[in-house]
Amino acid sequence: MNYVSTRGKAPVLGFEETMLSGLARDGGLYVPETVPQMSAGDIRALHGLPYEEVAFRVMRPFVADAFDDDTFGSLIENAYRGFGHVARAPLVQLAPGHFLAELFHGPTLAFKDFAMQLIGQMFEEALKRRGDRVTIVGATSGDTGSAAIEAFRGLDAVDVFILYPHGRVSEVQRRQMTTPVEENVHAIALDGHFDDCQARLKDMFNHFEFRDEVRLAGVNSINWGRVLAQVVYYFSSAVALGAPERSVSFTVPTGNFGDIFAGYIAKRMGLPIDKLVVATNQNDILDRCLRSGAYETAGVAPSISPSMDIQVSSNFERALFDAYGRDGAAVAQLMDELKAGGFHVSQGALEKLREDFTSGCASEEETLATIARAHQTMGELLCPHSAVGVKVAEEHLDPAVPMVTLATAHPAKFPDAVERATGIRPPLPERMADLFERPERMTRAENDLGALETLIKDRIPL
Ligand SMILES: Cc1ncc(COP(=O)(O)O)c(C=O)c1O
Ligand SMILES: N[C@@H](CCOP(=O)(O)O)C(=O)O
Repeated sequence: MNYVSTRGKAPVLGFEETMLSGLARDGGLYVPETVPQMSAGDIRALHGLPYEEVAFRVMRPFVADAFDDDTFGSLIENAYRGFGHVARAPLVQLAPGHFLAELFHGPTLAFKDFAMQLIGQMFEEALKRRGDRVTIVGATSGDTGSAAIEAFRGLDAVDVFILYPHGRVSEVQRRQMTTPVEENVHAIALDGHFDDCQARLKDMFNHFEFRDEVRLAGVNSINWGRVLAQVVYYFSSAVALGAPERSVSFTVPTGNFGDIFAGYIAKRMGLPIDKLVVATNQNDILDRCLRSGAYETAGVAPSISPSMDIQVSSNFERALFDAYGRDGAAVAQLMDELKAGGFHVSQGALEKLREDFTSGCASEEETLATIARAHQTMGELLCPHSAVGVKVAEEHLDPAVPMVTLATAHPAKFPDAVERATGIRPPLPERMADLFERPERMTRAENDLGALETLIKDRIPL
């Protein structure tokens, strides 16, 4: 399968190169040239299969040029072995017609593990085959970083540097990043917010001399492999609720637009998805854009759902690429305008976006009230991100179509907000019960590209 850049000027690549190279060399994001189709029969045949088998069937066409079937099957088995629930992404019912997909049973308690555990396996296999090593740099608002560190810690062929916004992640998230003892793990506390971390990461990719010297690789949802692995739980959830005979809607707590874009890909592959609802917190740029067409950055306001405190939503570029009829030059123009503060989506492109996406947002008060109500009336302890999703989903329920809200993190990752709403401080699972006793190790850094590049070069074998 070939992958093309959303800005139309980078080389067309196969899966392995796309995965290992991260950002396209024209600054764009890779997407598949064509989206493989699953027929109603293919989807029906997923009924009752283990998650790993569903994952194999859904992802295989995207990766077939990189991994043979036996290898890919074992990478998937290894990836999900450490999950704490046999169903991997279990569904629980919240109310008639409203379900929660619990995506937090992986090793770092957030949905990121679904993709990161698999990417870790795929990187290791590809690098072993090539006799190569890479420097992974990731930007995180809290969950991608911990998931990446967990997936790559201790690997010989990889150094992993994670830029997180100093003081803007939960204590559990921070400790998950700063307590691993492996020498190849480097947690960097940046003076700034997540958008700064992501901007410096993209700057590094666009600085070719540095990029090539350190063999830079990315594991944010910049990386197509991340989005791909997240497509699978849309299939497993929808099939469990009656697809392909029945359509299903999804509400997705959204920040960088990677998770909901995976739902869009599932729909393009043939999964009968009715609505894809973008749920934002008070940093509601995506909700405002889908309503008005204006994508205008305002300052990031720290919230109780910090992983979604994002204004420059990386994967929205992938949705715009399709909405603009795959016109890379038009996307490049919008991204230039974004650097100056924002852009307006054309009427035609906005209508295209609205064919697939709708949206809503939740204030801080509404998020807390939803956590409290879900606990009292539904018996479910929600993390604040999932609560944003549930609140917005409730505004989009349709008696004829089941709604699945993605529960993207475990409540124990955000104990302060959960305790504020319910009086209950959710405990960490046994295997990480000593997280608060482990010594921390991190480097403070200024929001400065040159300084960050020097720091990275000083720490890796060149
Ligand atoms: C817990 C949690 N929920 C939701 C999101 C938003 O997901 P996305 O960035 O893919 O839109 C994130 C961050 O990515 C997250 O960490
Ligand atoms: N919320 C994310 C932000 C980065 O998103 P990604 O999906 O592009 O890696 C986080 O937890 O870091």
